[in-house]
Amino acid sequence: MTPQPFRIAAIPADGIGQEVTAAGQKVLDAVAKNSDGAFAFEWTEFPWGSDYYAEHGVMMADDGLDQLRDFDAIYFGAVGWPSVPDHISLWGLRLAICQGFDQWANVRPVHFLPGITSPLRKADDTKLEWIVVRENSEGEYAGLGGRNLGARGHGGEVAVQSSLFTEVGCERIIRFAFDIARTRDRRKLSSVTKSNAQQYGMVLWDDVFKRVAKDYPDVETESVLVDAMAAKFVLKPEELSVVVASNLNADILSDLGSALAGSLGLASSANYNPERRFPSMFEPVHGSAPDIAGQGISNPIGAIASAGLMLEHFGLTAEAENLARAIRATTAAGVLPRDLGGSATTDEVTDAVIEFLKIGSLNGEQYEHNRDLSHSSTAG
Ligand SMILES: NC(=O)C1=CN([C@@H]2O[C@H](COP(=O)(O)OP(=O)(O)OC[C@H]3O[C@@H](n4cnc5c(N)ncnc54)[C@H](O)[C@@H]3O)[C@@H](O)[C@H]2O)C=CC1
Ligand SMILES: CC(=O)C(=O)O
Ligand SMILES: [K+]
Ligand SMILES: [Mn+2]
Repeated sequence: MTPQPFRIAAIPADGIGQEVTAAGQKVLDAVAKNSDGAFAFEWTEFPWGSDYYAEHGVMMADDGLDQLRDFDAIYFGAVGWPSVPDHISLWGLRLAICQGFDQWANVRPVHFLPGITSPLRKADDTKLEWIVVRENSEGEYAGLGGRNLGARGHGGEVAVQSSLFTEVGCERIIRFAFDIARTRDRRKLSSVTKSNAQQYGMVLWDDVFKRVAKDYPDVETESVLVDAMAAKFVLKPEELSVVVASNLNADILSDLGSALAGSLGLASSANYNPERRFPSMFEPVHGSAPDIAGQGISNPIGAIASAGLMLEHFGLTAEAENLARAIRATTAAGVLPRDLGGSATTDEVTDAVIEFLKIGSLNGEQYEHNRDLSHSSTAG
């Protein structure tokens, strides 16, 4: 008897979101095919996004959350197009889902892949790998504030954009990050704030961090201000393991991290509702990239790696590891899209990952060996 398929809601949305989610779906379908019927994925695509807005005046159906509620996961592309103000599109879709489903933990790994030139010289010979954990439900993206549009006459307008920090919100994300730090070779958690300048919410965060740290004596800790952390990402990345930060700070740091790994197109992410009361959502870190959309050249690796995080979420750990190896093998073999200095199309990168999946039955050591061979034959 075939087991129940994993039911996935796909929301490609805008720009390259369409291209990279198509790539990720194709890869996951190949993963399922390789399982010889052990598991399957059932996809339901939702047409929401900026085109939908042009037609319906809303980014997603009014009962959109109800339509998504019973899926096992959501696979998201990117939202935003020049035809719709960015704050309307983001709040109407991504933030509506993240906040509506209390996906309060956004996990964004930074991996340095073989065969890719990082802007960091160190990346070639140092083991650099860390995880940015982003508070995803409040902070600077709480959506609190207002504008007194026109109230003061021409040129006198004011706007207030408030951040919201709650003890519960800080504590849950900090504990979540400590729990991840505990599973890693390097048991270290770096907390990031700007509590010298932002003396209320960020000081609350720092206080909670100090209190919670007492429950994790086996994890090394540090508190770093965000400006200094930006410098540390570049100068001392080898000192990082897990980095936990508020919504805005982690948003910025995770783009910096993926750029350091070589491109925004590489970075994966998972928006978790850790209690599993609602579906979690998997999406590349990048946006809809209107500058390259529709040309078939976008880098699908971030989206494919996000599909890998979804496999892990489904408990398909061996398959997730195999996919991670196939991605490494692809970049090591020099199949690189334009943003990484290569000339491979979105489809070519995707097909290479699928090819490398097939040899996933090789054990890890053989695989790394083959990878190194292909690396040395294409390097230089
Ligand atoms: N989670 C989401 O859905 C996000 C949506 N956005 C939205 O995306 C739109 C564009 O935003 P931007 O600030 O330009 O950020 P972006 O991430 O879309 O693009 C920044 C730069 O990186 C490049 N890039 C990004 N992903 C790439 C990929 N996979 N392959 C090759 N190159 C890639 C783009 O071509 C562009 O030059 C806006 O409407 C913004 O609101 C931005 C970030 C996240
Ligand atoms: C909106 C955005 O930039 C992000 O979620 O990363
Ligand atoms: K995205
Ligand atoms: Mn971002």
